[in-house]
Amino acid sequence: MVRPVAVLTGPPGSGKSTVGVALAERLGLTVLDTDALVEHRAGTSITDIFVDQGEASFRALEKAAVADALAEHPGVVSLGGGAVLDPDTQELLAGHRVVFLDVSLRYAARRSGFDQGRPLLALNPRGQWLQLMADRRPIYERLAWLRVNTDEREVADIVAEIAAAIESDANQRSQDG
Ligand SMILES: Nc1ncnc2c1ncn2[C@@H]1O[C@H](COP(=O)(O)OP(=O)(O)O)[C@@H](O)[C@H]1O
Ligand SMILES: O=C(O)C1=C[C@@H](OP(=O)(O)O)[C@@H](O)[C@H](O)C1
Ligand SMILES: [Mg+2]
Repeated sequence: MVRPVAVLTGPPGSGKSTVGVALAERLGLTVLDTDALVEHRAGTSITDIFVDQGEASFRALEKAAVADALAEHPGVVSLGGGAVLDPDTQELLAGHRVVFLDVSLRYAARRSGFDQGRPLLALNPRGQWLQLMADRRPIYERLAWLRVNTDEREVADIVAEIAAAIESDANQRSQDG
């Protein structure tokens, strides 16, 4: 069975898309970002899907993209921040190496692009980010195989921590047979 080597979760601005690319490069694998897959399949941007079809339509497209990525992609998978809200997706994630990229509002807000292209944060980005993080934190924590704090840290440093954890887990699994 094909399985991703790691699945990145966390709120917007935690660095899932960026760390996904760098981690895949480090491991000599490819990355699949489920937001990019949704956009590719819909032939339009996430913002336009939210505006023209509504959030529920986006969530349905996202759910299908995540299920396909988990079933078919052997590299790194980066999720959109809200993908974990779906109960079926939560079940599918069980047993995967789910990495929760944790971040505080201060650092998420600082990162370029925080306010752009994310329709959920279009009005009052900081207030909306705090609310969604409060709602989702228990889910991110429950699903996590590894939690990595990304505040004040370079992408390369975050990638090194995740790669080391994957290597140690893979060694442990091969010893266990
Ligand atoms: N550890 C980091 N330090 C500094 N900037 C970062 C870090 N991680 C991501 N970024 C920047 O923050 C922005 C948002 O990152 P992104 O990967 O799109 O986050 P997500 O996919 O979790 O929403 C990008 O411009 C990215 O370059
Ligand atoms: O948190 C969310 O609900 C969302 C996060 C976005 O992805 P990132 O977390 O990669 O920004 C994107 O999927 C969409 O705008 C909804
Ligand atoms: Mg992203």
